[in-house]
Amino acid sequence: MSNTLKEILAERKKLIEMEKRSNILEDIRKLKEELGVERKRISLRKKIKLCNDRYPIITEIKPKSPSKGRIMEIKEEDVKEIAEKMKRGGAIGISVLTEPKFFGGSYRNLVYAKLSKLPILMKDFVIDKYQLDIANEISDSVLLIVSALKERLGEFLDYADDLNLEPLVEVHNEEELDLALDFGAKLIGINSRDLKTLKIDLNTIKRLAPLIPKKVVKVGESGIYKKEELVEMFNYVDGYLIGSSIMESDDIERKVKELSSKE
Ligand SMILES: O=C(O)c1ccccc1NCC(=O)[C@H](O)[C@H](O)COP(=O)(O)O
Repeated sequence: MSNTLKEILAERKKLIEMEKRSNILEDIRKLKEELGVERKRISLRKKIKLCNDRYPIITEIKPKSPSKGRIMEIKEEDVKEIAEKMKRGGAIGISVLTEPKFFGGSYRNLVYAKLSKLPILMKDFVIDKYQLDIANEISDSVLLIVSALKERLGEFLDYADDLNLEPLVEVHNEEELDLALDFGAKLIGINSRDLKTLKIDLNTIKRLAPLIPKKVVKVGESGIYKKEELVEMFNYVDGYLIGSSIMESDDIERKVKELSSKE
C-alpha cells in the first residue's frame, strides 16, 4: 500500500472517532430539515442504463486532492449552485467527496448537492460502518474501495444492502475485480488512478472492463480531460466519473455539456 493511501486511511480512522463523538448524524438531519431535502433514493445504476441521449457522466465535487492540491475554494453554500450547473450541463449523477483533510470535503456538502435531485454518490474512504449510517441519511450510493476494505468488502456490501444503499465497488486490478465479482457487486468502478502511485493509466480500464459480465454496470473513474478520451472509454464502460477537469474549468456547466454531449 502506498504511503498516501496508508496516510489517508490512518487519518480517516482518527476522524471517524471524532465524528462519532460530535454526533454528525444529528447535524445532517437538522440541515436536511432546514433545507427541506428529502431522502428519496434514486439509483445511479438505473440512471446510467436509461441514459441514451448523452454520455452518462457522474461529475464530482472535489475541492482538493493529493495529486492536485487545491482545485477550488468552496463554501458549503456554493455546493448547491455547482450541483445545479452540473445538472444543467447534463450530469446523470453527482459524486461528493466527503473526506475533509486530503480532499476538502464534508458530509454537509451531500445535503446541498442533493438539492439538485440527481442521484448522489458519497465518495469517501469507507472503513467503518458508521460512515454507511451517515450515507444512509442523505446519499443514494456509496463508494466502497476494495483496496481499502479487502476481505471486509462482503460485510460492508451486506450492510449497504440492509440500508438499501447502492454500492459502487471500486477496483484497480484483476485481483480486486475477482473479489468484487465474488461478492456479487452489481455496479463496479474501475479507477484508472493507481492509488499507490497516483498515476493515471486509461489502459487499466481497457484491460479490466472486458472481464466484467454484461449484467454488471461498469463505471470508468479518473483522468479524463479531453472529449476524445471519454468517447474512447465509452467503448469499454457504461458510465464515467469525472472530477478535476470539470472543477478546474472556468465554466462548469459548459464543460459538463461539452463532455456529455453526443453531438
Ligand atoms: O485524486 C486523487 O489525487 C486521489 C488520491 C488518492 C486517492 C484517491 C484519489 N482520487 C479519488 C478519485 O478516484 C477521483 O476523485 C475520481 O475518480 C475523479 O478523478 P479525476 O477526474 O481524475 O479528478
